[in-house]
Amino acid sequence: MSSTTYSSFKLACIQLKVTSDKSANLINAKSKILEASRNGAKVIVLPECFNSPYGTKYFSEYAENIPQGESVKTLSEAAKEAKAFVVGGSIPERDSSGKLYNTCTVYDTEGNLIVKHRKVHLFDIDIPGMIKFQESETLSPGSSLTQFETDYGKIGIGICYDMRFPEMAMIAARKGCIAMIYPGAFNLTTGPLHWELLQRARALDNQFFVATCSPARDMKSTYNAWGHSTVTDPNGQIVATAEHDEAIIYADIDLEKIKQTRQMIPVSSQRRFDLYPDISAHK
Ligand SMILES: NC(=O)CC(=O)C(=O)O
Repeated sequence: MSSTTYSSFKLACIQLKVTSDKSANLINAKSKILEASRNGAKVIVLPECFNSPYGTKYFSEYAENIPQGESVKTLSEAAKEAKAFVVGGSIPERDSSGKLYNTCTVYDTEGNLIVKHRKVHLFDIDIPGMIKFQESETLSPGSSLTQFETDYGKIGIGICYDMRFPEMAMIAARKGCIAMIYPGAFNLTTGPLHWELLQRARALDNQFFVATCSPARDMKSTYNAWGHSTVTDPNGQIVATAEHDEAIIYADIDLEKIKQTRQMIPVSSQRRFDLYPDISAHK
């Protein structure tokens, strides 16, 4: 970790086109990470389920052991070559007892796997006539919250449905995070309803940056991702966003903006923990 103090850095979200060919997904992910790095990105984010189609019937076939699997190897090489922090979206993970998880792995600039986050809140919803999805049919939930250190500040991780639970972001902010990153794959029902609203809410509530990274939309796949990878600033304003095709979006993460927003509207020092609990004290 560098001892230099930075006032800003460039973050990239890669809205990757995900296919059923795992090797092709890995090659594409690595090539896009290197492209983002050539364009100056220092923290590079991949989407949820970037090495596999998103669906309960695929998770077992595509699952890998972490850190032995080929996805970790590829992302570690990519982070080292790019000299950037890589937030490796997520992959289906199989642990030594055979349980499956939806897991994000994170790498430092030397390619070391520094942390992994297993999706804590599983995506189990049923909107009649629109979408039914039950991750819990095959996946187990993670059991811890995740933050990691970078040269620029601490960053919290959640995966997709985790974004609907404000407590996670609130805890990350109160533990000193400058941003929350959510690899995610909303769909054509919940995407237009909630995707942007949730990330702007998480950013505004906590006066920090929020980045989301979705797979590109593929109307031939069994799950149609919403796309619209987005970066939101501490004022709840969108500073970068994509449509639904494959794309890389870039945002300058200006750390002064966090300080300024919190100075102007100092909600974090105005809380009334005499009236409600401080949930960040919980873990
Ligand atoms: N895919 C998810 O985990 C979440 C999602 O699509 C939603 O909350 O809507």
